Amino acid sequence: MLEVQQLAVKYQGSCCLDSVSFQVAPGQFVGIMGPNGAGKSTMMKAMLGLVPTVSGRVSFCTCPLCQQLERVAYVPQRSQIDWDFPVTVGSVVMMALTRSLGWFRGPHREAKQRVHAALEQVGLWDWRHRRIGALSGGQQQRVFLARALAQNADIFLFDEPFTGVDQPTEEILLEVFRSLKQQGKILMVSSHDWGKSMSQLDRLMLLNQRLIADGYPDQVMTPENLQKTFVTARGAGSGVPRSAFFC
Ligand SMILES: Nc1ncnc2c1ncn2[C@@H]1O[C@H](COP(=O)(O)OP(=O)(O)OP(=O)(O)O)[C@@H](O)[C@H]1O
Repeated sequence: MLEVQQLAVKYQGSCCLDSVSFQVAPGQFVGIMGPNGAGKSTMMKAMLGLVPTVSGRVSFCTCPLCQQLERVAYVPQRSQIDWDFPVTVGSVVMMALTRSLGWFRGPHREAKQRVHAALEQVGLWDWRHRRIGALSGGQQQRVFLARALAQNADIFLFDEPFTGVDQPTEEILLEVFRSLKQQGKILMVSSHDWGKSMSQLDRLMLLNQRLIADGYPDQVMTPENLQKTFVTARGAGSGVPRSAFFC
């Protein structure tokens, strides 16, 4: 079980995440939805200790998550990745395994097999020698999906993976998410709008600084909750998402 208790973050004294608490069981596919600036990325980063927190405890199987980060595969937003870095598709995926391999040993056979399987799963094995900067946005997203798969983690955190990807890539992503769920992995995926993919979710969290609602998507997507999430006093990200029409 993944447990988050009273997680809070402030940036330069102003509240970004306000006492967020939840639990996620193995095999759950959880969607996180909220407008731009709602704190979705910050919540993921805070869970991993990548940003300072004001308060909060994050544990997995009763131990602090920050002490077992090798059990987490985190794919940040595309905008946070340096696509000009001169590295190949295969190396990006292999690098996910350096924690278990160590920096100075060459990749062993099992690692190579995991990289191969992950790249095959996302349809990019034939692209393994390409530089990541030479790929389309959807292909780049699939590289990082493969990297997460190769890690063989227990918890998968994807930040806005559907942004800027075409329909076939969206389907590959959803197919992989279904497979991870079937393997009993914990899967948390953020999106400012789930559209019709919302039907795939076991659970939906509506976030805007605080956790506004958390439960089955059709129970959470009420006009009142959407109003609280997407139409705020500070005007951040106003506008109800397309997902509202698929529930
Ligand atoms: N390092 C930082 N320093 C200061 N403020 C920050 C920092 N990172 C994020 N913020 C602010 O915190 C708020 C939440 O940002 P965050 O990126 O977590 O939101 P988000 O829901 O992921 O948004 P988006 O959908 O646009 O990616 C925003 O107002 C943002 O400007």
